[in-house]
Amino acid sequence: MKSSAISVGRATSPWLSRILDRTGTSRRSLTISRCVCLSSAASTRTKPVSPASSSRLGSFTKDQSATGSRTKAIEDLVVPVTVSAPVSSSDGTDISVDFADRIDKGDIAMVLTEFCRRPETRTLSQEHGINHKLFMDAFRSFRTYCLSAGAQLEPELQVIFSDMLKGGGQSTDIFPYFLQHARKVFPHLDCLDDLRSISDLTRPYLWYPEARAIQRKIIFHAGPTNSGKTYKALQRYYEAKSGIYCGPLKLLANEVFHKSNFNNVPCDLVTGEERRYAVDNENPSSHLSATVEMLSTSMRVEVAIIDEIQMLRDPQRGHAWTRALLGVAADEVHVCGELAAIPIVKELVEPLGESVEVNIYDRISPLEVMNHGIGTLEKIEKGDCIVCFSKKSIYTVSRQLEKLGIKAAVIYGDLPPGTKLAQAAKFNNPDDDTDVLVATDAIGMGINLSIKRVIFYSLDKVVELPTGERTMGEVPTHQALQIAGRAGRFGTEYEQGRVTTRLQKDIGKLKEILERPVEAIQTVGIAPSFEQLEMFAYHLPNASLSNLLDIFASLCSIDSTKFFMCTIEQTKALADLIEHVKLPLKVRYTFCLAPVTYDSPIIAANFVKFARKFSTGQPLTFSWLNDNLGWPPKTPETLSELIALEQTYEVLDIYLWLGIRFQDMFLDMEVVREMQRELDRMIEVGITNINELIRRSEGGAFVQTPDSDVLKKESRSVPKSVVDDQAAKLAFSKRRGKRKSVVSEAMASGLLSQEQLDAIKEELRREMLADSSSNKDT
Ligand SMILES: Nc1ncnc2c1ncn2[C@@H]1O[C@H](COP(=O)(O)OP(=O)(O)OP(=O)(O)O)[C@@H](O)[C@H]1O
Ligand SMILES: [Mg+2]
Repeated sequence: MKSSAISVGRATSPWLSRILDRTGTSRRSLTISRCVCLSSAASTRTKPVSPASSSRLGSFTKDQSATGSRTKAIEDLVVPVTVSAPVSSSDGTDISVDFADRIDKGDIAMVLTEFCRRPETRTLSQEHGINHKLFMDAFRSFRTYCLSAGAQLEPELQVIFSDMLKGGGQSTDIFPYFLQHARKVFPHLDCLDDLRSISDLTRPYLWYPEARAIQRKIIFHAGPTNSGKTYKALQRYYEAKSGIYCGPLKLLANEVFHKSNFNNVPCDLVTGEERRYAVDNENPSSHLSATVEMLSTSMRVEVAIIDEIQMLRDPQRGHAWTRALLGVAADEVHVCGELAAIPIVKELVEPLGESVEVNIYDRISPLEVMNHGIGTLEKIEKGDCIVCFSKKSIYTVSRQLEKLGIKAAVIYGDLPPGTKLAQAAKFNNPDDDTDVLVATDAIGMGINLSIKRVIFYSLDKVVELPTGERTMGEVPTHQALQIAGRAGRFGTEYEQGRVTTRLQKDIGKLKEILERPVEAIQTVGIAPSFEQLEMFAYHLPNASLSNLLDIFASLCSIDSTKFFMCTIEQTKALADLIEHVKLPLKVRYTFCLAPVTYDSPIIAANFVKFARKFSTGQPLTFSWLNDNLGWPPKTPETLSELIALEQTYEVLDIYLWLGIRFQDMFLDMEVVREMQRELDRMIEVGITNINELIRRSEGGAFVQTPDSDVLKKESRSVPKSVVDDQAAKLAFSKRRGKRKSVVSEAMASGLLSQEQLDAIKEELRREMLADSSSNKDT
């Protein structure tokens, strides 16, 4: 192996030293050979976990405080239930009428004001979990109830009021009735202990009985990108009698599916939207390639691979890797990923009595960080990949290259897989005149690319915080390494990679970022199961799903030395969108887990329509979709039309995703797949002619999109949304605070045209009219 000016991710880098120090592994053992096996049994240093270290989510976990995540206290989350006064019985036998007739409402109000003022009342309330805020809400409700109940007020309470007005009794006599009422207004008061016990996430190991019945062997393949980690794990997968591959992206799951079948190891495929079989569904294969969220922890296999294990740290999707690591029922679990994940993986499996064998790999081919930025696009060479962090930059670069007579392939996260692969194939083909690639960080994982040099167009990107806020920041080191590592991939035309920046002024910063130690992962994601939420809903029947999620996050206890609660922003946003659609909880929750880009008005509007249609009990058919989507589409001639096609593709993805889960309701899966293929072809034509489309759109605003889209489709980490629908508007206005109207933002940025907006308004108006008339009918 040739040496490089600066090695990225080499086993001797300072950040590796820190990790090794943490795991107690000697560096010497690493320099002896490329692949060293370390047993965790002797070397793992784990943090003691005492009961005191389990904390309520109300306080920050380490990772969350770093990213600004907040969790509200339960009293800020619970919504008071309206308790109506009893309706008067009409048979005239009410024995309390006499009392009621004699008590004046003004007198009752006076007694209640005294009750409210007494310090004993507040002390008693505190003792029963009713703090100041809850007390005021409950008291207001109790007062209204007492004053409006009249003759229907409980006779005992009437007697107490009457006695007090005569100078007898004590105001604390009212307390039991107030407490009873407060518990109706705030049902959680009655079951707080139950709720706390349901939301105890401190021992996730216990959730996977199948895995616990096996003494698993964990093998960690660790190293930088392009070091052969996945390759090595796949060798064991092919040899095994049965296996499961869990990957971060559909494209990677597809690649393993094809490779495995190519290697004569029959393998099936399961992703959120697709199931494919080596034979057929009556004859499942013993090997399965899946996206990590689709892992069934009851599936027993000999070998499991959990790829890109460092995704444990992901604020949105991390819980899927945690679940896979703790729950996969395999004799051998091969985890592949960054060295930064070694200590936490050891700590997570240590309580299970499972040890970790660590195999550390070096990059197969060298990667050099250059000393100069390229300065101008005129210095672009064949095999270059310019990495941008926004679609807007992609368009700019693509146009500039065109002016220089350079033909470029284009890849970004919103493109369908067929278009991505077709663009990659053009770029990879030495005989094609497409010499350069312009891409977002969507290329960070999953696509085989023959890149000689990665050029960072800029080093700043929009980072989304778990709170949903967006901020500009430097690309984090681990992401920069992942992107840079795409240059010089083993087995491609260019086995020696180089990495640089567009601007000379950025090169020093790039070196600094790449050399910066990658912090060992401290905490990993965790999330509630549906069963836990269902039990919450049983206790809090009046709470909306979004509210249940908030209360869960507020009450749950986790071991914050190892875990953080994954962000629930996306699920909550979708729950708000469909809050007023009548659906059973399980259906509602499943809908809200769908990968929906809810900041696109078109996509959000279609999502709401899917839910509405579902709630009528009528299946969602091709002809219904056809009416909604205006099928057939036409080849895009402008950027807006291209974007509209990408959005339609995503709407169909949502259909397929839901269709896999509700087979009786989404009847035209195969037709929809064909629709997607058609769209994929048209989008590909659009991308091939992207400069023409940009030229036609010039004068109009470029499209602004979230800048980091490597995992956008799968991650559900996309921000806010709106449709011009009452429920959606309300939900959205709650979430956006002071930001400008999303409709005007979407229109200003070109995501939504006036015609599309008018069409959405009209369609939803018609649907709401139809809904209200059908409600009247029933
Ligand atoms: N021993 C080997 N023999 C042949 N090809 C190999 C070998 N090791 C790796 N490769 C090939 O090199 C390329 C990079 O390997 P692989 O994908 O396993 O790297 P990785 O460390 O998992 O990278 P990443 O972090 O990007 O996932 C792949 O195309 C793989 O097939
Ligand atoms: Mg890999």
